[in-house]
Amino acid sequence: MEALLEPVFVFKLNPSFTSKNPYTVHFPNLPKIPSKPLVVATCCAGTPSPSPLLPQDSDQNPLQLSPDRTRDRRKVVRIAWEKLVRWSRSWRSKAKTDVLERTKKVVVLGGGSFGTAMAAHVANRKAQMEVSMLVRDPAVCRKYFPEHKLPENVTATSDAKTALLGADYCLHAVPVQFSTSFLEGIAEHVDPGLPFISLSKGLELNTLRMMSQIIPQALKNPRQPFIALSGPSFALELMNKLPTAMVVASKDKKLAHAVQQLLSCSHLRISTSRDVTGVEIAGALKNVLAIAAGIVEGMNLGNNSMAALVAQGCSEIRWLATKMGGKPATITGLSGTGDIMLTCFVNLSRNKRVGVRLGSGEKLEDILSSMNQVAEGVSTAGAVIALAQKYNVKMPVLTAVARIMDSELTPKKAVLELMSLPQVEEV
Ligand SMILES: NC(=O)c1ccc[n+]([C@@H]2O[C@H](COP(=O)([O-])OP(=O)(O)OC[C@H]3O[C@@H](n4cnc5c(N)ncnc54)[C@H](O)[C@@H]3O)[C@@H](O)[C@H]2O)c1
Ligand SMILES: O=P(O)(O)OC[C@H](O)CO
Repeated sequence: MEALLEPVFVFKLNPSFTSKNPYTVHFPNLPKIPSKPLVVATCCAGTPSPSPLLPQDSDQNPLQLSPDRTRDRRKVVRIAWEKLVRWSRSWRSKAKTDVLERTKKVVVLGGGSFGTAMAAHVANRKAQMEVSMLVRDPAVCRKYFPEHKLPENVTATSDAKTALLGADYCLHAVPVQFSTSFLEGIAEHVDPGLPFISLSKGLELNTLRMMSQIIPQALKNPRQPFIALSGPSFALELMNKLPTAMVVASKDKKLAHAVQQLLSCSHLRISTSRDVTGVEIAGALKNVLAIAAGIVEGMNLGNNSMAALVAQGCSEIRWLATKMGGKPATITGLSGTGDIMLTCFVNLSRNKRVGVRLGSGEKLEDILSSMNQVAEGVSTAGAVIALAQKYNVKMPVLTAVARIMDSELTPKKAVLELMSLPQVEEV
């Protein structure tokens, strides 16, 4: 903690420095030279090495604080930390447990990797809770994490009536493109008051709908309670109980808090939000951006390209989401920037892996036929461009991905076209 607060690069700007002084730094655009040391960066672990820009005698080196100043500085840090701990404890002392106590049964729709991981997660919250997975083949859900034993209170069935009967919450983890037909097939067994927590991230290809539209429409119940759960969360890491943070979004604040209580635990933090559109659009579009990031990696375009691409992608997602009524803060939060960083920079992402293989020259059809898991970005790419046109938003990077998915543009040509776009003011 302390090391994080040590200044690392300290430029001591002194009017008496001349060009003959080996430590002079010349900033022609600086309006006024400050007489005090200017700390320009303060983040690094470990012992800072002396800056080559500074005279090396310790009297002038502001990195070497006197014992008194070191003590004062440490005190400030300790007080700040203690304040945080007190605030956290008082918050925790007020935490409610009634939702978990009340919940007797959770149904999980879809027995893929995330459905299975979330079933295990919720089952671990309370041994007396029944967690019923509705799957096409009850043996299949055990294949995703062969090295993990599922909790005893998880069962799998292909009978919708049995799975849904008496459920207090429903976790929906069927891939977006199959959700409508799947839900229409089970609608008669769904209680109209059953809250649906959607884990699926994507847009329906031909209708451009989000899960918050797909679920009530397929169930023919516009009032079906809906919550979107999103954020950076690889199923495997959740299964391994590694610290994770996600967000639940619902128009119904009470419901969002109930789901927060149901799911959060010592290794899973759950924030709440009312911005369903922002959370859903960010979660869907980050999959398309992850394909682009994979292409950049597969083509060996380097780190500068990767950072520029992801920054541009973040802007494109923000432009569309805000036009649709989402909040910019959502896009910089867990479901936006958080999930974008995870899927664009980590090769566990299936969407990114599709991109890497495309960038290395493989054909999309060969990639998809070799995969046994879903990469939602492939279908969402087509939907998002139609949505961008509807809302009159320019999305060069995501449009390029859609063109590559349609086999109408090669990754190489896409890079050339993107690099030749007008260089405009940042917005
Ligand atoms: N895996 C993750 O780390 C992760 C994390 C967060 C969100 N998600 C989202 O969760 C959703 C599900 O992803 P996943 O990783 O579990 O996928 P997966 O590829 O591991 O499994 C998909 C599941 O859907 C089932 N399925 C396929 N077609 C179906 C149909 N027509 N009807 C019913 N079921 C069908 C498959 O049998 C399989 O059980 C996706 O939208 C994904 O974006 C995944
Ligand atoms: O493997 P991906 O690309 O589907 O990403 C999984 C999750 O959405 C990560 O949060």
